[in-house]
Order: sequence, then C-alpha cells, then structure tokens
Amino acid sequence: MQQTAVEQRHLDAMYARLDAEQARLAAEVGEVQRDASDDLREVRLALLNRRSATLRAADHHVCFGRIDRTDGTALHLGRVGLTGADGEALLVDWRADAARPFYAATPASPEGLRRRRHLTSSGRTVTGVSDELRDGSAPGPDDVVGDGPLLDALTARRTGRMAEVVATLQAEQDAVVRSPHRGVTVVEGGPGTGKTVVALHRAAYVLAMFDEARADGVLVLGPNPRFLDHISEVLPSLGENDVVLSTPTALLSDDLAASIGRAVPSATARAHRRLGSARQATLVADALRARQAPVGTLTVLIDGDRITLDAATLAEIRATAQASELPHNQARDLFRELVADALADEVQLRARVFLARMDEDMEVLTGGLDVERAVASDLARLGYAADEGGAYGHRAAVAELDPQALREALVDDPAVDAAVERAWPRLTPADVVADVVPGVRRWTDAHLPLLDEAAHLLDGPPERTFGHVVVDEAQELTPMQWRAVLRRCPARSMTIVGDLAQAGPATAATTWRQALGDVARHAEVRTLTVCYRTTAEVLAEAEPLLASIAPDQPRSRALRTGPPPRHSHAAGALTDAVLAEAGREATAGGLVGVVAPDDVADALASALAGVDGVRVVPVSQVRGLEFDAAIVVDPVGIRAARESGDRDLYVALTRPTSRLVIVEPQPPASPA
Ligand SMILES: Nc1ncnc2c1ncn2[C@@H]1O[C@H](COP(=O)(O)OP(=O)(O)OP(=O)(O)O)[C@@H](O)[C@H]1O
Repeated sequence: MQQTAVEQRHLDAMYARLDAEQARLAAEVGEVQRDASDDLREVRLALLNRRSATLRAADHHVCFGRIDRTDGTALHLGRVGLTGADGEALLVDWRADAARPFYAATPASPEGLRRRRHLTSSGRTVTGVSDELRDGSAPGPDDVVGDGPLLDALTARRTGRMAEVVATLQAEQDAVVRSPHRGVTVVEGGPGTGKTVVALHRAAYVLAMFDEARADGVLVLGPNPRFLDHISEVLPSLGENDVVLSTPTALLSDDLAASIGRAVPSATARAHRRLGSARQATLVADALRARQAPVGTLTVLIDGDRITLDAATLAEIRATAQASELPHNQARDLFRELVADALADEVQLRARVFLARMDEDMEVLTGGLDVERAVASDLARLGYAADEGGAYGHRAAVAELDPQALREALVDDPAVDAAVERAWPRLTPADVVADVVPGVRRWTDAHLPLLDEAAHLLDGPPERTFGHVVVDEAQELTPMQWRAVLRRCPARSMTIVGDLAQAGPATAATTWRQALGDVARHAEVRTLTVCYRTTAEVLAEAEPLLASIAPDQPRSRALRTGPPPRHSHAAGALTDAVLAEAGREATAGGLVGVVAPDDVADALASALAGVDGVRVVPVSQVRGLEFDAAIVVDPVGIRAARESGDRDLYVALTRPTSRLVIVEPQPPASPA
C-alpha cells in the first residue's frame, strides 16, 4: 500500500479523536457554566478552555513524524498527545520522553530506531512522507527515502515571522531543548545556529514538563518589539499561549509605572552602558544607606513633654533596623517600633524619677508620716482593698503606665511617625536614584534598572516573578538589567541564548562570566555549531569581520551553499542605488530586508514604501531578524556610526537565508 495512504489512515484516526475530544470539552464547558454552585467554576473553565486552545493550535499539521523501532513497534509524534478510545497512544506529544529518539537517534547511535519518518500535510490530508533509516539497513518497499525535510524548511521563503520547527529540530538543538537541567543554561553559537529556535522550543518544553514553570509562568525576553513580533507566532503554534513576551525595558517599565510613570526612550547607548554597569548597584545601595545615616537626636512631644532619644540610642536603633535586612520601607516599621520602645522606656524613666522626687518632697512635707499607711487605712475604711504588694498610692501610678499600652499608643502616635519620617523616611525608588544621578530631569529607559534596584531595596522582591525565564539576544543585557531579570526568576531556572560577537554598544562584557556574574558559575553552557540560516558564501563574506571581533570563537558550519554576495557601488544618490537593488531583489522573490545605518533608515523607508516584499530595518534593530535577501547599505557608515559598529555590520551581513547585496555609497569627489 502507498505509504501516504497508510499515513492518511492514521491521520484520519487522530483527527477523529481530536474532534471527539473538542466536542467532549465543549460539553463539559457547558456543564460547568450551568453549575452555579461550583466554587471552582472559574478555575475549571480556565483549564478546559486552555486544553481546547491547545488542541485548536495543534489542529494544523497535528502529526509531523513517526518512529519505527527495530522491535517492530511504532509511534506517531505531534504537537499534542492523543489517546485512542481503548487507551492506546494515537499520538505522542513531541516533548514526551518516548519522542526523544526521533530527534536524538543517528546512524552512529540509533537508539533502537529503524526508521525516522517525516510527514507533511495540508489541512487534514497527508501530502508527503520522507524517511531516514537509522539502523544502517537497506531501504525496503515501505521506506520513502528522499530529500531531507530540514532542507525544505531552510530553503522555504521567509514571511517575516519565525515558524516553529518541531518536526526538524536537530539533535544538538534537541539536547538543549529537553535538558533536565533546571538551573541556568547558556546557549551560545554564531548567527543562524538556531539559538532562538532552541530558546522558544525550550520554553514550550519546560512549560509542559516543569511544574514550577507551569505554575509561575514563563517569560521570554527579546531585544526590541520588532524582534518580539518576529518570534510571536512560534509558541502559540506549539499550543503555548500563556507566555509573557517582553523586552527588558518594557518589563521594568511596566513594573515601575505606578511609581515613576513612563520612562522616555531617549537614552543614548553610552548612557545605557554607564548606567548599566554593576557599579551602579553599589551606588544605589550606598545612596540608600546615606538616607539611613544617623542625624543626631530624635525629639517627640508627648503629652506636652519633650522626650528626646539621644544620638547613641538612635544609632543603636538604626543599626538594629539595618541588621534586620528587611527592605527599607518595611524596616521602617521595625524602626518605628524600636523608637516607640525607647520612648516608652524614657517616659517610664521620667515618671519614676518624678515619683521618686515626689516621695522625697512628701517626706519633707509630712515630716516622716507614713503616707501610704495613712492612705491605706482611709481607703480600707472606704471599702477598697490593697493590691498584692499592699500598695494603693502613687507607686501604683507608675504601674498604671502599662508599658505595653504605652508602647502601642506611641507606635500609633502621629507625632512619633513624623519624627521617624525625619530619621528613617518612607522612600520611593525615584528618591534614592535621584541621589545617584543628581540633576536628572526625566527618567529614561537607561535609569530603569537603577530604579528597579532601588525598588528592590525599598520594598522587596518584585510582585511579578516567573518559574522560567528565557533571554534571547542575551548579549544585549547590561549587568544592571541582568540583576533586574534575576530578581524575577527566584528559582534561577533560565535559558539564556546569545552571541557575544553580535553585542550592541551597551555591552562591555566579552565573556558570559562577565555578563552574568555569579549566575554563570552554576550555568550549563552549550555551543551550537551548525548555521541553519545562511549559506557558506555569506559566512565567508562575514569571516574577516568575525576574525577581528572574536578571533577565538569557534566557527559555525553552514549547511547550504548559494550565490556569492554582490557588491554594488552607487553611481549617484545612495537612495537611488538602494531602490534599484531592492527592486531587483524583490523581483527575484522572497522577503527582502534593507539594513541601513540608523540615520538614513527613515528616508530609505519612505523611498521604498511602494516596493512590495521589502522591509527597511535600522541596523540597531536587526539583531535576531532574517530575510531571504539582505541588502546592507553603506557598510562603512554602519561601522563608523557607533562603538559597536563592527559588530553591527557583522550582524547585518549574516541576516540573509540566501542572497546578500552590499551597497556602497559613491565616494566623495576627491579635491581637484
Ligand atoms: N532545526 C531547524 N529546522 C528548521 N529550521 C531551523 C532549524 N534550526 C534553525 N532553523 C532556522 O534557521 C534560522 C536561524 O535560526 P535562529 O534565528 O534561531 O538562529 P539564531 O542562532 O538565533 O540567530 P541569530 O544569532 O542571528 O539571532 C531560522 O529561520 C530558523 O527557523
């Protein structure tokens, strides 16, 4: 029987099951909605709707592969798991352990597999079958050995949005995706080695397999909104919709909005680098300490009396509050309680001194008459009993100053609070950071990590934290941003992917150890070595730059070859030359990216607005993106524009999947 027909039968069974499961879920949703007595109605509905959304996402190309083991058993793999009516596995979720050999088995290490099969489909119809034999056996009549599906995926036209690659994930990528390591994993590799692919599939994997990630959510950070748009479809198409996609700046901006409003995005790269250095954390901490420094004595008016705590007492209280290591604004409560205690002691001391003086005065006045006994006999005559100590008189008045009640009254006393406010004020992040960057008029995005640092010292950990955090283009983060990100991942379960050779101007680090600080010490570092995006010719064009940027970096191996890069020299205006090249590449087909120095990108975008299939991207925003053809405009200008110019150009040159055009402006006329 034709293998497509065999697979169609399996596929029909899967879709029948998928439809039945959706119908069952719909019925259950209806029942839960009708049951008003169910306290957990909302939770149940959320779970049912989530499962239903996952199945809906999997409806497209539900099954993409199959493995046949040497023992004659077989499994189909897909984006979700499905069980038949009799409990048999119709489809295994790609993340399940049983699916691992599909990705990991090689002819050298077949892992019990005879054959790996890729299935392609359109709608609910099988359109192609492609087999790879894993055990060295010769193809039989049921094996369909042809071109690899990987090559099809790599040569497919780009749409501007990355697609999931669950069917063609390669062994070295899969090893990272399904790593059981729950700590920090750093994945490095040259441009196009699939770091983003790995990061996103890893997010889907941990969501399914790690309870804490499911419970507390997954955060995916990328460098800018353009990049987030580029990757936005991958996780939903893997059935994962509960992932927060953000940039480090947007994340902090959202979390700090209530305290500082919106930061303006006007910071320069130099400001980012300066304010992003780890030293700023010390400066913020020092600024806060300075606000807590002793300011002499503390005086409160209590019942008309001025009660003063001396400098030594106040310093001791401050030291105790600091030693508590509570966030400043919480430690303020402790500070106020300690002040109230000290004031209460002072009040009682004064009362005792006052009474002792009164005793002495009475002694003088009464000439030695035992006042207490006299008063006691008077009271006894009036029907009052003496207390246990036999006292009725003014000594009882001291006892009446119930220390606990007095203390409580002082803790709540607005006068005490006002005095505390002078010694240990309630502070906002802006109060503290204003001391670090005096004279600042507006908060920019470069200040956000400092404000976040201050918020942490003032009020404790952020409210929003995640079970797992994925950081893409991780080389872009400054040490201060890393600190902010780490605060949001208390479990330290992270996947960090990047390439230091592609670092932008805010990055000063040349090793992950420098970039990540202590976190790197326990990290598992993996290196991806195969370039899936671009051709050997394009990598060769970028090689001299890489040699000067990172001479020791292991070189990636391109899987494909293609046309040699073209150099085009503008004979007149640069815009005209770019327009001509863009028109030509657009005609050749696919998505064309024009990567230009930031200062000419807007003008080029207007000039090219009418050309279909062409996007103009300022070079500072091109990290992580890709095009079928890349037109890199004015490489000398890109290199000269900012400190990271060489690395910017390296990023620009490595964006195409096949065609690279470099447009040089006309050289300035030489003086006659
Ligand atoms: N296993 C795979 N199957 C199909 N396509 C793949 C695979 N791995 C990577 N690709 C494709 O290769 C291209 C480059 O991948 P990706 O963007 O993840 O690389 P990267 O290492 O993050 O690159 P950069 O450093 O430039 O950001 C993408 O189009 C991606 O879909």
